[in-house]
Amino acid sequence: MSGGSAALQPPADAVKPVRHADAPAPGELLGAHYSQCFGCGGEQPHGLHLEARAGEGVSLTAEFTVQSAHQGAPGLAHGGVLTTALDETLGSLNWLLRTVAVTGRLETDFARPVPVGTTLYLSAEVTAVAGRKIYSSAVGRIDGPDGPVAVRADALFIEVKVDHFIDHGRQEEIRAAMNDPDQIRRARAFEVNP
Ligand SMILES: CCCCC/C=C\C/C=C\C/C=C\C/C=C\CCCC(=O)SCCNC(=O)CCNC(=O)[C@H](O)C(C)(C)COP(=O)(O)OP(=O)(O)OC[C@H]1O[C@@H](n2cnc3c(N)ncnc32)[C@H](O)[C@@H]1OP(=O)(O)O
Repeated sequence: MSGGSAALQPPADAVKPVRHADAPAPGELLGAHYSQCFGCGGEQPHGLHLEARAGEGVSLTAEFTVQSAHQGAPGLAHGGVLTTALDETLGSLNWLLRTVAVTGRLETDFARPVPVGTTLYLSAEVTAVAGRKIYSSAVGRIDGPDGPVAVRADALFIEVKVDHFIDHGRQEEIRAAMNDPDQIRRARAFEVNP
């Protein structure tokens, strides 16, 4: 991986991540955590529609195909969109820990341009946990899961309570989420299975 800045180096008391007993089995699709999510939701026409699949341990793979709505330069993926794909992939790892967490810091290296129509094959793992801090890394390849590296990222996620979303999200969407039995079930799964 790229190494990252000092803020992304786990402290001496960090421990190895522990896969939650109820984490989806290796090979299983994780599914969208929220239908309106720009990264993974099915109800965002120009979203990434990223699909993540559980791996062994606290790792996963994901795929995202660059659409014309994702361009920066003509015919090329926008760097911010590629970072979004990495953020979503890294964020999905927290499901394997059954921890609700948000991105605190995300550092991205762009190694190769990614043309529209390209499928980005991502793989990610949690490398360490220190209290509320979750350290993770991801890499995105083109031309197949073993192809050349186009992007890579190191990140620090911070564990939060579900209240983080309820307190800070716009009320309109929070009310809708509260009325959605699926969303509530997902939120509660975290609260009763810490
Ligand atoms: C019914 C409603 C349903 C609600 C939904 C239910 C479930 C949702 C489930 C899953 C959805 C979750 C995520 C979505 C998944 C994927 C999408 C990708 C993820 C994202 O896209 S997510 C959006 C972008 N993200 C943010 O919107 C965060 C904004 N931000 C904050 O909300 C605060 O900033 C916060 C909470 C991060 C920290 O605030 P805080 O007050 O809780 O904690 P504090 O500041 O004390 O930090 C504690 C320790 O982390 C260190 N630390 C903190 N930040 C750092 C940094 N940047 N660099 C280096 N170290 C950092 C400190 O240095 C300290 O370290 P130490 O303990 O050693 O002192």
